[in-house]
Amino acid sequence: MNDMTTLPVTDVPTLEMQGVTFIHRGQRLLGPLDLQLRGCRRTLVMGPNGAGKSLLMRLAHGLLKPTAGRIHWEGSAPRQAMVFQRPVLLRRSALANLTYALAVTGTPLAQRRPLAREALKRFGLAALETRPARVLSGGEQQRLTLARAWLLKPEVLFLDEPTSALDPAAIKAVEDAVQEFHAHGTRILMSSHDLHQARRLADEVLFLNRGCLVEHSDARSFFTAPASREARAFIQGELVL
Ligand SMILES: Nc1ncnc2c1ncn2[C@@H]1O[C@H](COP(=O)(O)OP(=O)(O)OP(=O)(O)O)[C@@H](O)[C@H]1O
Repeated sequence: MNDMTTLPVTDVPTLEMQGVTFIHRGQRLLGPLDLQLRGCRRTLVMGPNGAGKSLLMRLAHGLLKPTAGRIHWEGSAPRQAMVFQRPVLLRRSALANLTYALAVTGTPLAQRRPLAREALKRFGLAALETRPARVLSGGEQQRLTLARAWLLKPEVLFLDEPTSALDPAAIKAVEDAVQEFHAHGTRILMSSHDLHQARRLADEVLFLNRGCLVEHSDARSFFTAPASREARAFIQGELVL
């Protein structure tokens, strides 16, 4: 991938959560949770099904409001983008999905196509620009959502299990893209079930179980000496119930 000088390397604001709780119909699904995420790191959110990984990401990104507690970015809220497990794309061409995103962010008309084409090229989609986005393969669609996120120049990128429906080659393309974002100064917060993926990508790990934050550790210590029984079991491939 070629270099893109328009993405600035920034000091990403710290995200702070205090007593964050999410209750639905009387059932506590997450929290209370205290957390500080500092610096331009790659944080992997791990834990079994239903642990609250997606909830945590959606709360942090502002898609959901906590029932109680406070979510706060130090300084001003950063530019953010989110990539979901199932790509959310418009019923139009790959190129038009990107030019539309640029229009929404107020990019002048004359710049939209060149920028969109550059992003398609960066993510290996140049040959597919006229193809309807919704007929692209799962891996191609996910790369298109990453290309769209790239155009937003996010300071923070949320990825909610972005590779769980993909084959190994497509997973590699997404992981390469994550590294590319990070190399350009974007903070990464990504959920995953995949321990191998977390070992490849993570600087630090948040481990959730049953809506509680059980561990927040550097990746090295999480994988070599997990502090909690639940994380030990998860790493050893046991069923965490
Ligand atoms: N917006 C919502 N409103 C109500 N309940 C929700 C909402 N989002 C998630 N839940 C519930 O909260 C619990 C945690 O869900 P979440 O999707 O965060 O888990 P997860 O750790 O991401 O699981 P998975 O690995 O299966 O994706 C689940 O019981 C889910 O049904």
